[in-house]
Amino acid sequence: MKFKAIVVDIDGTITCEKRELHLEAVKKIRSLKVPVVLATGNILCYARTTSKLIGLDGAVIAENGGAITVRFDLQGTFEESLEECEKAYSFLSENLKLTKLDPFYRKTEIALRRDFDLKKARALLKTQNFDVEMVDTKYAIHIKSIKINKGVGLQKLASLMGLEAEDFVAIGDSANDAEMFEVSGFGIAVGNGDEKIKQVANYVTEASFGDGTVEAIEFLESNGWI
Ligand SMILES: O=C(O)COP(=O)(O)O
Ligand SMILES: [Mg+2]
Repeated sequence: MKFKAIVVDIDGTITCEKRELHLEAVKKIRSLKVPVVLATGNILCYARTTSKLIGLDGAVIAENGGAITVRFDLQGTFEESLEECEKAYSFLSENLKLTKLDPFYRKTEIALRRDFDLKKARALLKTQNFDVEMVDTKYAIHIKSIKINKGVGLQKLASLMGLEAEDFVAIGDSANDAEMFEVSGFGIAVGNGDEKIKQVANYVTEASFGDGTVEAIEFLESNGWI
């Protein structure tokens, strides 16, 4: 097997337990010859800044696939999906106290503080016909279109880069990385990953957080896969 690029999640994957950037993981990523794409549930400017500070070229998937850019000097593209998320949010807010995260910057989905009953929210959503779902990343709970995810984002971005999604190895830690694992050529979950991502992973590292990403890249290198 030989892969042409890597797509890596940010929170829980290239961070430490308290969410600071994991410097050894950054060093490892910086040493790679293949292109590295960052994929996050977070907002576009956060993803682009992280890419810049790591020393990458700005190819990012943000808002769980709702926003992508291929290079720093090119405009981002945004999906038209916020309206349906807002309708679902208003409906849920009748019964639950919800707090939005970064609403000013978030263009395609809604992220919420993880301080409400997700089971209840999902049960309430089921009674309606909104085209949305809720995903828990362990950092936030997102209300997002069922048509958008990091996997769809990767397919779009890969084609802008002249690649296929299968050319990528994906590294991640939680449920919002699952579709990206499914469309990529090989998925690696870091040790702190949740049940869902470990289930769909081809390989799970022993180490957690950024140390897990260093281990993942060393595993790929030792096999000659990148
Ligand atoms: O924004 C979140 O909820 C988590 O972000 P991540 O996809 O980088 O882990
Ligand atoms: Mg994550």
